[in-house]
Amino acid sequence: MTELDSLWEAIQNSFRQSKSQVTFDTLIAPAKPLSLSQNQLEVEVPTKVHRDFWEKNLKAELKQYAKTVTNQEIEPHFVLEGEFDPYQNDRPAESNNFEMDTPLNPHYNFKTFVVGEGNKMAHAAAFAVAESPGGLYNPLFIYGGVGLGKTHLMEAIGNHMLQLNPTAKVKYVTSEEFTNDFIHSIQSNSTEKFREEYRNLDLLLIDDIQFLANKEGTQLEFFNTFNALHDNKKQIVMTSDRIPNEIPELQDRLVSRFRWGLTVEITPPDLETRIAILRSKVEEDHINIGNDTLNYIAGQIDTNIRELEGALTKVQAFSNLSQEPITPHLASQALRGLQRTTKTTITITSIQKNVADFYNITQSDIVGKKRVKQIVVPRQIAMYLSRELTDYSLPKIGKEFGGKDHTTVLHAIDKIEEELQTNNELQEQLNTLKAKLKA
Ligand SMILES: Nc1ncnc2c1ncn2[C@@H]1O[C@H](COP(=O)(O)OP(=O)(O)OP(=O)(O)O)[C@@H](O)[C@H]1O
Repeated sequence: MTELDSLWEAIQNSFRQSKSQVTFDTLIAPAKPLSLSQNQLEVEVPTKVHRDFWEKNLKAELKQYAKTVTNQEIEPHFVLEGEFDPYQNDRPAESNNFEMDTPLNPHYNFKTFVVGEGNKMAHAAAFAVAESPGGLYNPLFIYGGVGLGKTHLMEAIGNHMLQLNPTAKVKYVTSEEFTNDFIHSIQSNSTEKFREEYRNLDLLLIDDIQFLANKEGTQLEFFNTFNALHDNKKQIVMTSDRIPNEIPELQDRLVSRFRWGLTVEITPPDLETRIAILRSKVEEDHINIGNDTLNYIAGQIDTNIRELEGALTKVQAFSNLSQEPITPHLASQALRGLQRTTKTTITITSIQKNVADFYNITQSDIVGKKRVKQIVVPRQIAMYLSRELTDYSLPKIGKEFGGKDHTTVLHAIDKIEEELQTNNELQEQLNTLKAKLKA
């Protein structure tokens, strides 16, 4: 659930309690939240009647509820269905929109980043880069699953560098923004300006680089930007949800350049780290929540820190609205319906055992080196399932399969994916195996 969704759910719950059922069903429920940006909340309503009613009768209450949940003054705007322009706030005053930098989020700094087993290497590398940009690791490539703190660490580098040197030229963009800037510069005949802007930076932070996949022209431009910065010993930091050579359609020359520096992975946090993250958040926000409740929340969400934070917000909102103190029981009510993810309960060992049993071979065959087909195929299947059903990285999976290289794992995954396109029998076998593993 996004921040917007959980905020809206909390607002609706309050209205549900303060208004009659008919008012709620007719005038409140049909309104849909569209966006929340810089404390501006866009809400879509189906008719003018709804809009007038919200403006006159519900707006003040809405603001009050939103403040209870977020602790901020939120300003709502009501728009009629179909009239919403998602770019109205982003539109630059003049045409060269690549000058409009996305500002760094000041909260994303090293102080607010909780270090645990899964991110300590990435944290150390990021800190080293922030202290000595362009020197040690260039580029720094941070990869890992959704919501695990890649952007946080990346922006922390930028914030730290600006603290040390306030005149440093730091730019943070997502790879999509880079692409848009580039396309825009072509359209407006200002590629020179674009290049000057990007190639004279001290630090370039590019988030979610995997979205450069399939964009040939942008990749070439990025390649040249990269070289210009690197040649001048300017720091480049990138994030992605996977390692460079797993990004489809990424040109080899980029892949090889990304490997020049250091590639570090962030893996999902263990329970202790999740509790520590929640604790630091409640301390920062001065919220009174006992350890038992934090333990409960941390036990419910194990793969995504953004969701973990969302769960905390949900519990707070629930307590505010119900006027009850926060306890594990209240938390369990607030988080009812939240599906515990099965990802981390499936281990590589359990996959190896199940696959071995299924194909009548032994687990040592699976992790061994025999090259006969009856063993090679189940081994590849086990690697494929390990990638799909767990959060382990390719190198870690390789290690669990008798110390194989991550390229062997990658090859196995490719092989099985290719085979699955035409082989229905294999598809069924995998479905059976997955059902067994998730049971
Ligand atoms: N170690 C940590 N300590 C404190 N907060 C963290 C930590 N890791 C992540 N967070 C918080 O979790 C949220 C999600 O983090 P972030 O946006 O950096 O993830 P991401 O890996 O970039 O996700 P995505 O793949 O969706 O881009 C942020 O609010 C961030 O501050």
